[in-house]
Amino acid sequence: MSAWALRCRKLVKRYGAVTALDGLDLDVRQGECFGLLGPNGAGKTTTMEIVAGLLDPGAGDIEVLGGNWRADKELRTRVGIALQETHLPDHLTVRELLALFRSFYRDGPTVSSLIEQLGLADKRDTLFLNLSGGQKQRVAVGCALVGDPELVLLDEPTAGLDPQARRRIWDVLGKLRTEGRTVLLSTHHIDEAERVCDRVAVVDHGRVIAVGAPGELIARLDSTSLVEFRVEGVADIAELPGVRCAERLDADRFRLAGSELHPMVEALFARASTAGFRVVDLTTRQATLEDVFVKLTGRHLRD
Ligand SMILES: Nc1ncnc2c1ncn2[C@@H]1O[C@H](COP(=O)(O)OP(=O)(O)OP(=O)(O)O)[C@@H](O)[C@H]1O
Repeated sequence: MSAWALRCRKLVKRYGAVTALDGLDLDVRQGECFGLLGPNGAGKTTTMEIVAGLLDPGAGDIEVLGGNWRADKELRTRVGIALQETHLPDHLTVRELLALFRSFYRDGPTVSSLIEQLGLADKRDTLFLNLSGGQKQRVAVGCALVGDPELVLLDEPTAGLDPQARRRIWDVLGKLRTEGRTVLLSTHHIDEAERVCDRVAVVDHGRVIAVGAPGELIARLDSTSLVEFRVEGVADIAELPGVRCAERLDADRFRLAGSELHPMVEALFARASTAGFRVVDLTTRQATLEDVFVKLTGRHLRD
């Protein structure tokens, strides 16, 4: 069996004058949870739809579970898909809905085990119409799992959900990982990519601009520790020991970046004593994939 669940080479997709994908490459290993992280319009949904065999790329090559959509008729049974907006019948209960989708496949889990796995046991007899957004999303993920897929494609599975509902979806993703399934998910949530993905491709303008484990991508930054604070008085933060980069964010707000927090904070307070300014509202944080995106593009993911 190939080590790769998915390989894409130089995918190009144009919609009239808009280039949605501009030579996108992707290699997803068997059994990993792989994230496509990028801002709105980066090309994540287009990639998902091409990988799902729902859209033809204008150019490029794609191999899904060692086969391709044109030649391999069995592929449909090995890939589960939950697209961003799933319209499911409102007047079926959770159990009826999953049973309907389950009936399309020869092999797969029982409906009751699926309901357990999705954490929807207390909603099994509730109409889809009466579920919360997060519960509906879990049913949509359940529909992707009815055929016991090797590869699960989830396009923004937590879009628009509150933090608790997002965590419930992450629990389901955790189970898929322990079952050894390959998951490709798209997201523009940094915390989601960092928390649930083994590896991430950062996508921008239809291209992969970085790929690796979230921790690896962050570790490639020059500065992984950040200190932000306000100053009362005249700030002098030039050439502080341990600081790689010092920036003024506002009139009285500053940010220091370096590889370790402790020496930066110590040097800042020592300087404040000698230069006679006060440091207030100090916060520290570790770099995130957002900082990786800013470093690579000069923009924020949410811009
Ligand atoms: N059917 C279409 N017709 C015309 N342009 C399209 C179509 N689908 C997507 N696009 C354009 O292609 C680009 C990529 O869109 P895509 O939906 O793949 O991005 P995305 O990363 O999934 O964004 P989001 O996070 O907002 O869902 C965007 O500029 C979008 O406007």
